[in-house]
Amino acid sequence: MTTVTDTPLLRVRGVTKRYGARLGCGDVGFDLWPGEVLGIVGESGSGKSTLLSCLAGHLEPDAGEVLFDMDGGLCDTLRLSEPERRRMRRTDWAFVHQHARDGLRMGVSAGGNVGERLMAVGARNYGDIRARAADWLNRVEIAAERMDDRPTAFSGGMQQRLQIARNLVTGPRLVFMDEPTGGLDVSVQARLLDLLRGLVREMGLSAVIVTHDLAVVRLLADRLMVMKDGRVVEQGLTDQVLDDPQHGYTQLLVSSVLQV
Ligand SMILES: Nc1ncnc2c1ncn2[C@@H]1O[C@H](COP(=O)(O)OP(=O)(O)OP(=O)(O)O)[C@@H](O)[C@H]1O
Repeated sequence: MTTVTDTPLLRVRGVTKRYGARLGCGDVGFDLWPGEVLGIVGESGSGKSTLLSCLAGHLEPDAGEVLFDMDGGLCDTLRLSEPERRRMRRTDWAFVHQHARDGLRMGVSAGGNVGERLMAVGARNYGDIRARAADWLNRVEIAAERMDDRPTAFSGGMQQRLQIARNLVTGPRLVFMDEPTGGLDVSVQARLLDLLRGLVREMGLSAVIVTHDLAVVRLLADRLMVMKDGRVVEQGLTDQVLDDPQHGYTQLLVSSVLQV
């Protein structure tokens, strides 16, 4: 069954953040539709992380709106109270950090890292929580017998997969990802990307993914936004932008990748 909706999940308008005289990101706007993955690409310093932080409520923009579809209406997330924002981060939103240790509790077992998110949304039955945690570890290719190990005993790739399980176990409506495959070996990146692609398709995830790696957006993103010096220089369907880039900067970005 296809659900037709005329309300975007996320509507962003005029988001601007300055650091003193330096522009972090300027006048960024887009709509994200349910089940859609938006990739944000650009070289280092182009404003990707600043924008993602503004969208996810980690950083307060100087101007603009970040509206999220709640109970059928668009709600200005920048005006939420702190408890409302915390609740949203536990339920509707998820954030996958580039460094798994920023998104995991390193002193808590792998099963606990996943299970505590279920408890945060009201799960109480221990056996059920453990079973669902084991299922999610399995889905991210971590053997169930590692359930009681702490993330410190895991490789970088395993830690990242655990962070993904911790974030997705509660079925968030929107997932923010900051360079989810960054800082990992190339072969580990490929496996993680494959896994992410499977999960995105299977769960119909809505996501905003920041990356400097065009291979990541090629595989995961339906739509692409290209940033330079804090501004969006081009946006459109991923294949269209990558195969027929219109802006000179995007052409450079694409051709420099092709030369690798
Ligand atoms: N805390 C900060 N204080 C001052 N300037 C900052 C700060 N954070 C970012 N900037 C500046 O804002 C601009 C955008 O940086 P941002 O980190 O958002 O880019 P990015 O595309 O995410 O880069 P990277 O891929 O290297 O993380 C840059 O000019 C950067 O120097």
